[in-house]
Parts: sequence; C-alpha cells; structure tokens
Amino acid sequence: MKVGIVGAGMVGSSAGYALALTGIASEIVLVDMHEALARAQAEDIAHATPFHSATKVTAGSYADLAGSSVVIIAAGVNQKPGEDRLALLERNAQVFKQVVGAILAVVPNPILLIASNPVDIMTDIATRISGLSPQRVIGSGTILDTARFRSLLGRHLGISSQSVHAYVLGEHGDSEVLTWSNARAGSLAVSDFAAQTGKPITKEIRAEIDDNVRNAAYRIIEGKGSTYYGIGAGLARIIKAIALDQRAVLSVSIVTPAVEGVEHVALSVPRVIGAQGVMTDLFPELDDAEHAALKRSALLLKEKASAVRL
Ligand SMILES: NC(=O)C1=CN([C@@H]2O[C@H](COP(=O)(O)OP(=O)(O)OC[C@H]3O[C@@H](n4cnc5c(N)ncnc54)[C@H](O)[C@@H]3O)[C@@H](O)[C@H]2O)C=CC1
Ligand SMILES: CC(=O)C(=O)O
Repeated sequence: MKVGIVGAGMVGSSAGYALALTGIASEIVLVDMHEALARAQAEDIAHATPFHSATKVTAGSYADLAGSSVVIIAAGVNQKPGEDRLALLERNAQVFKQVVGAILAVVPNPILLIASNPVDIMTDIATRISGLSPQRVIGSGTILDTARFRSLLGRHLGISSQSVHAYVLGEHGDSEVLTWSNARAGSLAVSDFAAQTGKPITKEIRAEIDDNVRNAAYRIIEGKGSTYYGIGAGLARIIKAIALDQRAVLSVSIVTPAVEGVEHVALSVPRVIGAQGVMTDLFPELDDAEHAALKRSALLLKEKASAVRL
C-alpha cells in the first residue's frame, strides 16, 4: 500500500517513521510547503528502514501522491503553550481549503486520515470539501486520548495497557469523555479488577487519571513544544487496520448521522475499521453523566463546525 503524508512537520514525520518501522506500507511519500523539510524528513526516515522494513520513503510534490490508498493530512499550525486546539480552527481551515483539493486532483478516491487540529472539525471540513463518503474521511479523533487512558489505567492496575479496554469519546479536546462505566481490565469491570487485586480506583485516583488524560497535550507542549510520538503511532495503527482489512475497533472521528440527538457531527466513538475505512459505528452503554457529557461535547463541536463557511 502507498501512503501519502501532507505536512511533514513533527506529526507527519512521526507518523511516517512509525509506519515505516511496521513495514506495512510499500511506499510513503512526504509532501510539505517547505520542500527542503519534506526531503530531509524522508531521507532521515529512509535511513531507519534497513533495520526494520523494505518501505520506500521519499519526498515529493502533490503529483507524487498518485496511487496512494491513504493520505494523512498533518499540515497546518500547532498549539503554542496555553493555547487550546479550537484556537487553531480558522488558520487550519484555510490550509485545508488548499490541501484537500490538491490531494483530490491527483488521488480521486483516497481514504483521508486527518490529524491537524482541532481534528474533529477539520474532519468535518475535509468531508465537506472533498465530497468523499464520511467513512473515507477519518479523523484520528480520540485514538490518542484512548491510548493515554489505557496507559494510565494499566499503570495503576499493574497490567499491560493492551489488556485494558477503555475508550475516550467525543471531542479530541477539552470536552472529551472518559467512559469509566464500561472500562474493563481483561474481562472484568475495572472496579472489580481493582478490588480483586488490591488497587482500588478511589475518587482521587480517578480524578488524577482524568486530569492526566485530558491535559496531557498541554503538559507535553509546555515541556517540549509539541506532541508527536503518540499520535504518530496512532496514525500508523489506523493505517494498519486499513491495509490489513483488520476490522479493528478504534475510537476515531467521522461525520456521524446522529450522536446523543446531535445530527451530522464529527466526533469519536468506537468504530470498526477495515480496507474501505469505517465499516460500523458503535455506541457503548454509558451512565447518565457520560451521556450528558457526550451530548455537551457533540453540541460544542456541531456549533463550531457549523460556523465554518467554506
Ligand atoms: N490529532 C492529534 O491527536 C494531534 C494533532 N496534532 C496537530 O497536528 C498538526 C501538525 O502539528 P505538528 O506536526 O506539530 O506541526 P509542525 O509545525 O511541526 O508541522 C506542520 C507542517 O505543516 C506544513 N504546512 C503548513 N501549511 C501547509 C500547506 N498549506 N501545505 C503543505 N504543508 C503545509 C508546515 O510547513 C509544517 O511543516 C497541528 O494542527 C497539531 O495541533 C498534534 C498532535 C496530536
Ligand atoms: C496536540 C494534541 O492534540 C494532543 O497531543 O493531544
């Protein structure tokens, strides 16, 4: 499978690096308005492949995206310390007006994988501009927040994060919803697992995990300017599900017919992902507080997305 990446900054290059190490893509092409940056990133990533894979990694122009099955869009501005994701909307909407059309001119029916923030609204915008079916315009959404949640729960419980099944829903952003009520460790509810293993999830632990998930990006940006390894691995994971037609359940964002009564809104719920993109949307059982929080998140995103004129 050939994969294009538009935006060869920290997120785009990290996705390229993570993907190149898996060996799943036969070819990766990096495109950026700063051509020298794209060339340098491609060369650097290519030097990692002899250790792990046969993926060909190059830089090019939009024309070189021809034949890509998936194109990641990680172009645009990122957050400065203290800035929230929604503050990027106007600037990145302008970027998408150029980039989405330029991709489609060469690759008429790609799966677009959106990373630029605010990712849910950028997914809505990319869906509207491209005219592609929503199942083929996938925002990374809360795949990263879900990974953060699982990582912290696994650490608290003393088990592998891969044995934790817990999802963050809604916005990839401040209104996101950690769904504690259906979180499981192995086949047990996390509260039962915690009680049996003597690692209770007290109110304080729960608040600490919530804060660490919700505010992870702010802390990392404060410390090193931007976040990229986590999302790079998350984007590679989504591409693996597509390339291998895995029908994997991942929390990603697409324009969804209705969520908590809010129509045509892009946000994350768990979804089945295979070769053609999103196959099925899943709506987990939630408690009343989670339903209400998801509705608030959906309303916020709908309002912000509706205000963007294209
Ligand atoms: N979805 C998620 O979970 C995450 C999303 N992000 C978002 O990803 C985006 C990229 O972040 P970084 O890579 O850290 O930023 P960066 O500044 O390192 O890279 C952005 C790249 O986009 C390029 N670019 C800008 N306008 C362009 C255009 N019109 N055409 C082609 N290339 C263009 C720039 O030249 C730059 O190389 C940001 O919006 C950031 O907020 C970051 C981390 C996680
Ligand atoms: C920057 C960002 O969206 C994140 O790390 O969650």
